[in-house]
Amino acid sequence: MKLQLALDLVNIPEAIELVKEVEEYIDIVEIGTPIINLEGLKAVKAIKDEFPHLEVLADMKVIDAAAYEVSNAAKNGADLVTILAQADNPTIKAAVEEAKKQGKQIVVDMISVKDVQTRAKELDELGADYIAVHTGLDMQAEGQDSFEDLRSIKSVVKNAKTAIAGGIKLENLPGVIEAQPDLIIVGGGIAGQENKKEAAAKIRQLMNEGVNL
Ligand SMILES: O=C([C@H](O)CO)[C@H](O)[C@H](O)COP(=O)(O)O
Repeated sequence: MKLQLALDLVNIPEAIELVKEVEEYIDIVEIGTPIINLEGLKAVKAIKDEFPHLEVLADMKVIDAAAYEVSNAAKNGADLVTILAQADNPTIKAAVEEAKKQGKQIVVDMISVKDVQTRAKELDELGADYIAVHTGLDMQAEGQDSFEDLRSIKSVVKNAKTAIAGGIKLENLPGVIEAQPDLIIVGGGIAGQENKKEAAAKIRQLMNEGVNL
């Protein structure tokens, strides 16, 4: 089970400082959509240059022109790129093909998908590397989460790895670990904590140990 740190509400220098604090506990650094919108793909490059031993995910949430977008992300050092589950199937296929060509991986983000089981089954057949259930920041504020969705997709996905994002922190981590996703994505649960290193260390420890707190 891998741990991905999602960096959203910071600029490049702040992102580098944050990753330095917690790098020993994480597997993947996500350059979140807000950073990419603010700084561009140079944020992905800056983190990959600084931390070549970590995987870097470009949270581009691609919806069209997938081969071009994935290829640009790869050129800038991304190991993984996100595409939205609502993208048309030819777009998903193009993303998967381009990623394969470049030796990279595609994470399909299920944010806002209503029938997660049906779409997850299709995405699995389309060759997604990861299928990620996700409650975005705005819907978290409405009290939603993706815990049930994770269980739901795990029962139909055969080839892809599964991931979960959205409001995961130490307090709700046991329930997530119990559902056994391949990847746990944590943003505010680390980046928003006063002691980021301690939060990351505790999350990692719990993941390594299993469920019982
Ligand atoms: O993808 C994300 C969101 O849509 C903003 O781009 C976040 O990275 C993801 O939700 C994880 O962050 P937290 O919910 O703060 O853990």
